[in-house]
Amino acid sequence: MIYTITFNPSLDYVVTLSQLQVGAINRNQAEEIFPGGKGINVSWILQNLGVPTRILGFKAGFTGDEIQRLVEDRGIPCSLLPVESGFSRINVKIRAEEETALNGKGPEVTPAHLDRLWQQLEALAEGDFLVLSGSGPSGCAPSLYGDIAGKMHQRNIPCVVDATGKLLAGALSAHPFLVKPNGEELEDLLGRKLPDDKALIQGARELQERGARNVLISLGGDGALLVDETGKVHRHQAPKGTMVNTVGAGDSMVAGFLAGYLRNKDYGEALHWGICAGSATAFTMHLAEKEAIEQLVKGN
Ligand SMILES: Nc1ncnc2c1ncn2[C@@H]1O[C@H](COP(=O)(O)OP(=O)(O)O)[C@@H](O)[C@H]1O
Ligand SMILES: O=P(O)(O)OC[C@H]1O[C@](O)(COP(=O)(O)O)[C@@H](O)[C@@H]1O
Repeated sequence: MIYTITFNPSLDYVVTLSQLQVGAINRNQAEEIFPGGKGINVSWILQNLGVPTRILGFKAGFTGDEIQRLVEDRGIPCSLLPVESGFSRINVKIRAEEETALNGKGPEVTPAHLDRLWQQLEALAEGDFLVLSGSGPSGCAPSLYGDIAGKMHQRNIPCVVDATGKLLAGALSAHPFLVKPNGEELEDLLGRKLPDDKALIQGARELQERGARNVLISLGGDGALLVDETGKVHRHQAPKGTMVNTVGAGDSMVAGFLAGYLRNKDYGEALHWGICAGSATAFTMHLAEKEAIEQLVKGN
């Protein structure tokens, strides 16, 4: 079973307009609402691919209830814990000439709430994976992901960490099975520009020196680069297609990577599935369906 934790789920309000004018009233051409948050997106794709998954995390208010309803309608097992005050975020994703996002802060999660999550994590067993992705709850300790990944490492449960800044930095020493920064996030973490593959590979190796096992760097339309735990470098280009909406492409890549890895425990195959899942999502309005991912995997 692949468990995902979404500390800060969202309703993604995706609006389309030909041009965004800041400081003016803009009229949308189309609008849709999807459940979001990185872990939820990962579980959504895993469910599409037939890989057993369960959503963990926190929800609050009417938006939290709606997030839960939408994922349960989709048949995804969901154990979001209720937070009594505030409401889960509504993240606005604007598709105009460029993509713009307004991501909310989300409700505060107290130590008592976290205790309940720790209790849930007792249920995980060897053979399971845990995915920690997205922003932490308002005011969370930078060690949050590292604390969880560390405990899981002791229990032999591989963790995936898809986060930024201190949350990611604090998790590296817990030996996560996989970290997936995009190129820009890796540059932010290392505090320098990484202009080409050579520099990206060097950056990935530095994360491995700090403890990460596999480092997957996603590069948008330019594909992705993986330095696996044996030190081998895999570099794949993304398939060509018409980009529709990249929200959730990185999450789809994480899900595809895990689904591909579980087939034969082969990192090249995992990367291929990851890229195809990411691109299939980039070529669709919401998250990709199984058939679209499989078409790209077969090279169509
Ligand atoms: N414009 C695009 N064309 C084709 N594939 C894309 C495009 N944008 C993203 N992808 C796919 O999704 C993956 C993850 O995208 P990326 O934008 O790097 O992640 P994130 O959303 O985490 O920033 C890429 O490695 C690629 O496979
Ligand atoms: O927790 P964060 O970092 O604010 O990100 C949340 C957002 O990320 C998403 O999971 C999509 O992520 P990406 O666009 O980065 O792939 C949205 O569903 C959600 O609105």
